[in-house]
Amino acid sequence: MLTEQEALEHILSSVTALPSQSVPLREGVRSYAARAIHATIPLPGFDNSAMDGYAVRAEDTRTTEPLRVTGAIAAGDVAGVSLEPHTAIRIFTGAPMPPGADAVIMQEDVSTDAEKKSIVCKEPVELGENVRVLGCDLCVGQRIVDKGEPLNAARLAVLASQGLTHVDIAEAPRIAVVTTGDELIPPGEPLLPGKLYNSNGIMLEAMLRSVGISSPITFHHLRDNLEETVSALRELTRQHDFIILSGGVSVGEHDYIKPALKALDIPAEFWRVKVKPGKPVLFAKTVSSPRPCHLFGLPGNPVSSHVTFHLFVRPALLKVLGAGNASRSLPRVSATLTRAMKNRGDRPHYIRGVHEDGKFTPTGVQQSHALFSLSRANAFLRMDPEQELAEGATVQALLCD
Ligand SMILES: Nc1nc2c(c(=O)[nH]1)N[C@H]1C(S)=C(S)[C@@H](COP(=O)(O)OP(=O)(O)OC[C@H]3O[C@@H](n4cnc5c(N)ncnc54)[C@H](O)[C@@H]3O)O[C@H]1N2
Ligand code: MOO
Repeated sequence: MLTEQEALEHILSSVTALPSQSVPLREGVRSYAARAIHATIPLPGFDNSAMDGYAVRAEDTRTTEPLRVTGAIAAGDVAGVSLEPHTAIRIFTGAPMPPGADAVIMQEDVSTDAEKKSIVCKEPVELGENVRVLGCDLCVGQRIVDKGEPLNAARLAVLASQGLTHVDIAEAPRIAVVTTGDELIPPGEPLLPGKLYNSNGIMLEAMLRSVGISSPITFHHLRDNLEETVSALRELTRQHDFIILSGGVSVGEHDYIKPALKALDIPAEFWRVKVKPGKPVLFAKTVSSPRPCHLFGLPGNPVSSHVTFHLFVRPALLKVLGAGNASRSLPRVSATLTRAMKNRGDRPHYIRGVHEDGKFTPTGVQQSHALFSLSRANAFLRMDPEQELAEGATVQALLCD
């Protein structure tokens, strides 16, 4: 049986970033830059005022001599007139500094005559005070984003500040979510004895969205039937880059994923990983054209599907989406454990819990069917086999959605 690390390395070596495409900036939200982008316009683009006030020479503000106001410059104006010594020019936030001025005094710090034709400075200003200097934030040629960095709101805004309308990101992968099992009923229909509602479908969709998949996802549900499973997978593998299956990967007579893959001559690259929950997780890859299809068989228990998604599917998709290494692991934070814990099993156990105020507290039932307890968690705690942790121990919590 593979370790988690071996399984992840295998998956990551099997997937490659999809080709890049140019998309409008708004479609770049939650994507990753497909190439490094450098500044062509400095920020600020010109020396300008940070305040509504008066452009002055700082040295002229150290006296109480009135300074004659010789003009006004608003944001969007061109600073036509120069500032002469012992004068002031009315200026507004964002307006270009006039030549000759080296500071701005806020209007609250001056008194004016009745006609606002002269000012007297109540407080002196320093050289450069309230002036935003050309290029002090970003210089021409400076890197704005590196290849693989996330395009967050502020980075997209910097791209817009360069006059760009489009950004290069990876093409969207074609993804199918396939749930399996005769016991499952779609929410909205009457619940029958022995049945339960399909909850993994929406959970997988939501996790895909939170990884940054914004393209349409196709959804399918398969009954526990070999022929149906074979024929569905034959079609789906031709049309998708990724198939995320839930259920049917264990050893029971009603678990048809492995037999169906065998019938289709798609070898499982691995089946079973030393991890709890999620042991029967399966990964396979077709050689079908035009692109290979990657199949993740996630164990049907809701927590097993959730944990194996985070451990294996999420990093694979992030690689395909062009995310750099730094963005692929789950964020890690130090926390104090609020109760003693022991992993009595022989597999690393991902405990679900709440990370809050620097503390980690396991949530409720820790079995792989315990969906509600999962829903109260925002983090995992990975415990090695036989590991014991005392109350108050410092642990690393892995933040998950
Ligand atoms: N004899 C053995 N039995 C099992 C083993 C084993 O090693 N030997 N492994 C167990 C482990 S661990 C897991 S995890 C499960 C995984 O089984 P499957 O992937 O085949 O999943 P199913 O049997 O189809 O379902 C398991 C469980 O989850 C519920 N389920 C399935 N799909 C959904 C869904 N879409 N929404 C909500 N709930 C779902 C299903 O009803 C079952 O209760 O196998 C163990 N057995
Ligand atoms: O791997 Mo199973 O998910 O332990 O229940």
